[in-house]
Amino acid sequence: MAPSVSDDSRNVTDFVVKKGNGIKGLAETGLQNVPKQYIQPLEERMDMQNIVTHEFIPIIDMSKGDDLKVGKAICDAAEKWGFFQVINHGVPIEVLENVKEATNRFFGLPAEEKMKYTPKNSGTLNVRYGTSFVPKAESSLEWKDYLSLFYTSEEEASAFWPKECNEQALEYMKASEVTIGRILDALMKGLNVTDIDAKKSSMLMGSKRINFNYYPKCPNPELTVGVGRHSDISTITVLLQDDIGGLYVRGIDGKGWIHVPPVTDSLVINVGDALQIMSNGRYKSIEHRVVANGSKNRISVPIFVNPKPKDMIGPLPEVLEKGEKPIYRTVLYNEYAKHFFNKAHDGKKTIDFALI
Ligand SMILES: O=C(O)CCC(=O)C(=O)O
Ligand SMILES: [Fe+2]
Repeated sequence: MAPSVSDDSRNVTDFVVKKGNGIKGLAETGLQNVPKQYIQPLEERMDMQNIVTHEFIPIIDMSKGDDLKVGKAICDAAEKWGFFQVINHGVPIEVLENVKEATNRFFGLPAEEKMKYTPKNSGTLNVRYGTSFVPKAESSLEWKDYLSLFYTSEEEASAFWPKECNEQALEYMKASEVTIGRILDALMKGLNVTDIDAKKSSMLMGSKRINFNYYPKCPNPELTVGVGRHSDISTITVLLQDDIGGLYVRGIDGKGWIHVPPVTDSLVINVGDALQIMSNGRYKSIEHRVVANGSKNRISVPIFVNPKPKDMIGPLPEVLEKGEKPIYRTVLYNEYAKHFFNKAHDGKKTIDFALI
């Protein structure tokens, strides 16, 4: 029988965060109302009046037309929307299905098993099972559990990543390499960068993190959030979502929110802050959020393609060569990442850290 948890702040935090049951464990107790620490202030709740239904982020068929045509569609989407979906992207559908199955397998484990993957217990900071975003820094929690895996080597992944999902995660990361390379190549060509040398390659895709997100069904979805407003700090993010929906991105000029509808066998691609900085603001790292769902559990699996932690990132020389003024300073990527992970989600504010 599911344990009962009274709506006492300490009890809830203890059960969800400390005992590792996650919000999934809490949702499965059959509670009728979200506990008070999950109630977001009014301004952070999704206002249905604010949803834009006449605009759509582009869907790009990566098999249609030559590289030039696909590349142009990618650059246009990255400039205008910062978000797009790709179909016929080359990642085998079976690999995507396996990752989704592995996600459900991992979150289906008992709390004691999942607890082995908290940073304290896992023996490495590169493996992190957790809930919400940064519970210690948040005044309201997010209705989400996650497993976050920072890739350093196959050996480390085999030794430390949970066996319920390590092979599928590695397979997905490997199978998406060509697609990621094509997208980044196109985006660089759009900035007049034709030679991606070792330094640039490291800045663009020197490290990767894969997250498994689990958003349990929620009794009061309108009061809480799955993920609060934020932009990613990646160069690009490749996101696999299931067929539930709930991801919303900021519309053009910051107006309203546009749904990213699940499209069978697609991947969602978005520009992150690191690429916005390198492109001196040409490619947009757009604010996005996930709503909670009142009737279904949802999963998503983003791969964050990042610079290496020790890379210095700033506007690329090719972007500035015609006299364009840099808007961003050059920052150590690790400092930028620390800044992001030490606070609650706060929309587009993270990038101010790099503003000149
Ligand atoms: O679950 C999603 O659709 C998006 C999750 C997200 O924005 C993130 O993990 O950064
Ligand atoms: Fe995100």
